[in-house]
Amino acid sequence: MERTDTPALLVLEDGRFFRGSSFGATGETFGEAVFSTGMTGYQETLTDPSYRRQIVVATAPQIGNTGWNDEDDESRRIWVAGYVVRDASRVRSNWRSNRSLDEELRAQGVVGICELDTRALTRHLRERGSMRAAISTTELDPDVLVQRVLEQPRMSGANLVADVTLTAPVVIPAQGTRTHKVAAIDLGIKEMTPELMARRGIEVHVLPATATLDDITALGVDGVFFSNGPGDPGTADEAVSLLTGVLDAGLPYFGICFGNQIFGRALGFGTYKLKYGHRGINQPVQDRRTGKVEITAQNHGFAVDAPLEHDTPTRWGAARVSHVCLNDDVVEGLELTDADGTVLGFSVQYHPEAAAGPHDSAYLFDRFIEVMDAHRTTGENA
Ligand SMILES: NC(=O)CC[C@H](N)C(=O)O
Repeated sequence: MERTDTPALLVLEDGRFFRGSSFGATGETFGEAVFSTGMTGYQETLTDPSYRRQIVVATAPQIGNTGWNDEDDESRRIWVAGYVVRDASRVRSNWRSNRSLDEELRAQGVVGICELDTRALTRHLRERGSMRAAISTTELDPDVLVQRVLEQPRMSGANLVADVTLTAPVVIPAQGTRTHKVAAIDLGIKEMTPELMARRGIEVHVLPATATLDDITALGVDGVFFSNGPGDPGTADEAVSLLTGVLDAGLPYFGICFGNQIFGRALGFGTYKLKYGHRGINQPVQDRRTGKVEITAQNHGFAVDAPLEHDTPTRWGAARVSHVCLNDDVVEGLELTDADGTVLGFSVQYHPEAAAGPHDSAYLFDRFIEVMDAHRTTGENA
């Protein structure tokens, strides 16, 4: 990998700044500075649409070792607003690597910075919270750049779904015999999610966020899925009302991350912004039904505000917190059951599709199938 000697500057909205070297594209970029603790999986991280308008700081000290390949993208492009690494690996070494990370960042116009103290930067964000930031190779005066940062919109109040969602439906065929059909609402979906459903015999109809309840019911689906996605869940009113209609229609529901926050809102809970969020691939989560702990991949800056102590009545049945993060008791999953205890819908704040990340939570895709099957049986008996 060629490293330029072009200087670059990173400035945070509170005035703290770091000087380093240009990495990837040159230019100037703005976003919310957040840190991710994943030691692997930078290609999946950079192509995760949930990172729209965020400048991601890698806490792993060296990034780029495995280059960039043509298989691991989680969507059609890189979405991060900027990338911050301590040491950009000079060498790429992997049998699947097609080009270097630096080349890919430049080809996609993504501005980065390296050769700065990412440990100090991460500690600052951990103590003060995620905040607006800029990286520039053209404006190297921190006082000037911080003024531009202060003019940028905050992540709180940001509605970014329209930036990332598909414009037309896409069908992912079931692998092997088709056993189920699901509508997956694309709020910023990662490709591994429909892939893991398809492997289990589900035909997945990925629909734009503008899809209506009629679009969904016309497909004759067995269940509905809402994906991960960028921005503040407090702004996702359209998705909340669509999901309310889905639950009214009695369709089984499964949601991931943004899909958990939207489920929470449809159930009547609020959402709030975490100080610095959960981003990484080794976050411990407890399934409260079984007591089992999963090591999970996570990427969220907001969370659902729901009581851990008791169930909450809703018009469909009882809602409860099914999973919690063992680091800080943040809500990591929700479940809705009817009077007979049948699951009507469930969701998790973390990433069972695990791209990148551990595979502990893949069982949740099987649970979705069980919930759809139970619903079919009930439907037949009714
Ligand atoms: N990965 C996601 O779906 C993130 C959801 C939401 N944008 C958050 O930051 O919490």
